[in-house]
Amino acid sequence: MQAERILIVEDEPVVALDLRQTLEEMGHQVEGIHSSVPSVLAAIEREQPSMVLMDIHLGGARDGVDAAQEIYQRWGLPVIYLTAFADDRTIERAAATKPFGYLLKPFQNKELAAVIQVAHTRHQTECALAASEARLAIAVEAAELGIWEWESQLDKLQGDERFNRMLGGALCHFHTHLHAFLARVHPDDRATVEQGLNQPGFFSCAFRALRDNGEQATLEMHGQLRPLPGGHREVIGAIRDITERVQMEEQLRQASVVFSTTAEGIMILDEQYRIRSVNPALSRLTEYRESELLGQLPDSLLLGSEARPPSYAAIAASSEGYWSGEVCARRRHGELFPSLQHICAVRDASGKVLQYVHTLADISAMREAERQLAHLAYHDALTGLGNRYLLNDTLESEIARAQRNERIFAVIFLDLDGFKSINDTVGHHVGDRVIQEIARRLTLQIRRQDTAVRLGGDEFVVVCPDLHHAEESLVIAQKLLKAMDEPVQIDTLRYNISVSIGVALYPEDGNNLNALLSAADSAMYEAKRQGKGRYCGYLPTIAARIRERLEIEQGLHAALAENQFELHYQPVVDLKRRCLIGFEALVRWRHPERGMIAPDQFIGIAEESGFIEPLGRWILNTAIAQAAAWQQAGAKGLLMAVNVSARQFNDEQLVDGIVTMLARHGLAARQLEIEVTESTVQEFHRSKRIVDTLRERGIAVALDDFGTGYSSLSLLKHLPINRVKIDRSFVIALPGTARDAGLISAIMQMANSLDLEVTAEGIETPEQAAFLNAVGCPAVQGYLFSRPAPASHFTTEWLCHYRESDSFQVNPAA
Ligand SMILES: Nc1nc2c(ncn2[C@@H]2O[C@@H]3COP(=O)(O)O[C@H]4[C@@H](O)[C@H](n5cnc6c(=O)[nH]c(N)nc65)O[C@@H]4COP(=O)(O)O[C@H]3[C@H]2O)c(=O)[nH]1
Repeated sequence: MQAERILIVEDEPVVALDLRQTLEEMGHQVEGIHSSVPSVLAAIEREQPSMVLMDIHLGGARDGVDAAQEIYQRWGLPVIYLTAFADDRTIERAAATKPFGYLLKPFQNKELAAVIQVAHTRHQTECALAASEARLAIAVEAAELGIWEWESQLDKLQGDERFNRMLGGALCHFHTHLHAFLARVHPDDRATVEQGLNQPGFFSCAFRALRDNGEQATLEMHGQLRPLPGGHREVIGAIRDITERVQMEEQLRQASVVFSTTAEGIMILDEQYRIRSVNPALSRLTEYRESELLGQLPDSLLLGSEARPPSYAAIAASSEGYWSGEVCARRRHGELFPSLQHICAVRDASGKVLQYVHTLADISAMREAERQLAHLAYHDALTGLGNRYLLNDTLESEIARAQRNERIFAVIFLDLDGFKSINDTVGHHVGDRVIQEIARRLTLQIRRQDTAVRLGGDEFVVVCPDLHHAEESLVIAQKLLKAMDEPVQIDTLRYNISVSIGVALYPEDGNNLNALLSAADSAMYEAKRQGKGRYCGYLPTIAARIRERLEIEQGLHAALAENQFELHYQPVVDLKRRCLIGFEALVRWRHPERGMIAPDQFIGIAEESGFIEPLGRWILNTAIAQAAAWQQAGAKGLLMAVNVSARQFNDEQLVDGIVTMLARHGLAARQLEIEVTESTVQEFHRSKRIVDTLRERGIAVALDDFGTGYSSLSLLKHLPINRVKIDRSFVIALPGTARDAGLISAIMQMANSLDLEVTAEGIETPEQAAFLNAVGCPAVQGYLFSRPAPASHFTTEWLCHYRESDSFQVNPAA
């Protein structure tokens, strides 16, 4: 028998002591004897007995039943009544306190021992049950389970509060009949639920049910059927609301389908920016296998060197936490492609970045489609040339560019002659092929920077930017005309096609789009009017100028071969001594039809076309030969100044060529002076090397047109030249204002201090000569003394006279 620690509540001391003795003899321990309710309650708190033996009749306001009630409620201790009362009222009150025993006095010790034994066992059972219930309650609570039971005999379905809540009811226990409950179950799931409720043993199923508010819930039901006597059944079970879980599972399933089937590449990166997961599309797009991507940094593998997204860290630190934009991506073998990328930082509840989701869509097809659309919008479908829109855009941008760079450009309008008759006689399909062939020929003729468009029908326009001079436009027009000479072969037939071409120039013929087009159009009509198959410029004067230039360029070779060039010589005079000191050689072209052509009209063209090289050699040779002839005729020591242009000057052969000529004709190097202009010697280092070589060979170098350029002074600093020739524009004004005079004086002073020779050009009046003499200018040339004239003009007598005389005052050629 288990020894109890017992508290005795008895107001009869003798009875109490007797009881104590009995209990102790039974082996129990008596913790105390109390005779009032407050005293026993205090003792329980203090002594913590395992059992109380309670008399009902106690002194005081409250009796033993009251005390037992409180003891059971507060501590759950087993209370055994020992009483002499057995009336119904007392027993009823005592029973309400769920006593562990009720012994009527007087009782046998054996009865007492049995009651104590039973009370002990019951108390143990109750304690174990309470603990088990507590554990179950915690499990039910943690699993958020609702509890329900159904009993078949009464058809009573009953659930707890949570069960009720799952179906959307108020906070009360759920009582209903099975059919009412099943009515809420989704028809498709009803059979499953019914089968569970009827099958013996444990069952579990999920089903959809309607809540009170009309929403659909998904519930998971577990239960166990217990057979009851009489063929009845009872099912007890638990139920859980899995609506959210099912929805999340559904979302996850969807996300997983999206992840694995979307065309967009997706990679998940860890916080160290290493790839942790990729979808099949990413492998497809980048041509990397999944295994090659996992663990890598996307930067090095998947991105081009340009147009990169911000760093992952920067995106995570940004207020949005994500970034999207167009980025150049790279495939496995290095191919770059445009991609739309989206990068998003994924954070935990505390805001810490856990992962990055980086998506990548290949938009090359889209860009290609855009490009094709743009091409279609700006190109002619039949020929592949540009269309009117492209022409407008091109003209607008070329006008802006030409304005900025002060350049000229041409708009060339072409219209096929008699095309309509081809269309009418052999049909449009042939016409179309003719147009295509014309377009092909156009494309072959134009330069890379030119734009050819078809305006529609048989009209074409070519825009030629960056022309150096207007003449180039006619060269192009002529080329285009020539390209159409060859008949167009379509199947077995050949068609002779000619075009009429109109040329307009920016800015001369128009400074806006419409003006230029209409000028080119008018010029084309003029070409038609003049007989078709030809080109016309818009402004007759410009056209004439252009044509003249072309004629000059084309006539230069014949001119040299046919001895049409000649040199004229202008005397250079010592102003103080009034005697001849030399000549400047000036070239002329005696044209068989146009008469005498001044050098200004052909030297520039010869320079641009490269013809200056043979012409320049001829000039140098002729001038040196002439100087040598005069020397031999008796006019000793005359200086021969010869102009040399830029291309000539930069020719590596120049110096050696001159030296050879001097030797051939027997002229001393000191008698030759090479005249260069500022523009000729722009490349300081190269020019200095050439000037140095000339000087080493004893040949003098003069800087012509001094003072007209921007860098005259810096040229003097860098180049070891001998002489400056003051430009005519300074002399014209003399003696003029104090400012004009001051300028010449300053040049003289500067020349003196740099030990430079000076020649002033273009002296036409005695006043100019007097002024220059007064400021100490040593040498002059100009109409006052002599116009340039052929060598024959300067006879031996003339030379000898003026070489020595001090009377060079008249203008012999005037
Ligand atoms: N109004 C006026 N003009 C005067 C007077 N005195 C001389 N002139 C003109 O001024 C020009 C002087 O030549 P430049 O400054 O070297 O300027 C030359 C030179 O730059 C170039 N040039 C002439 N001959 C040659 C040549 O053989 N080779 C090269 N490369 N250029 C040449 O052509 C330019 C023009 O030559 P030209 O027409 O011969 O014109 C010559 C000459 O006829 C005057 O008192 N009044």
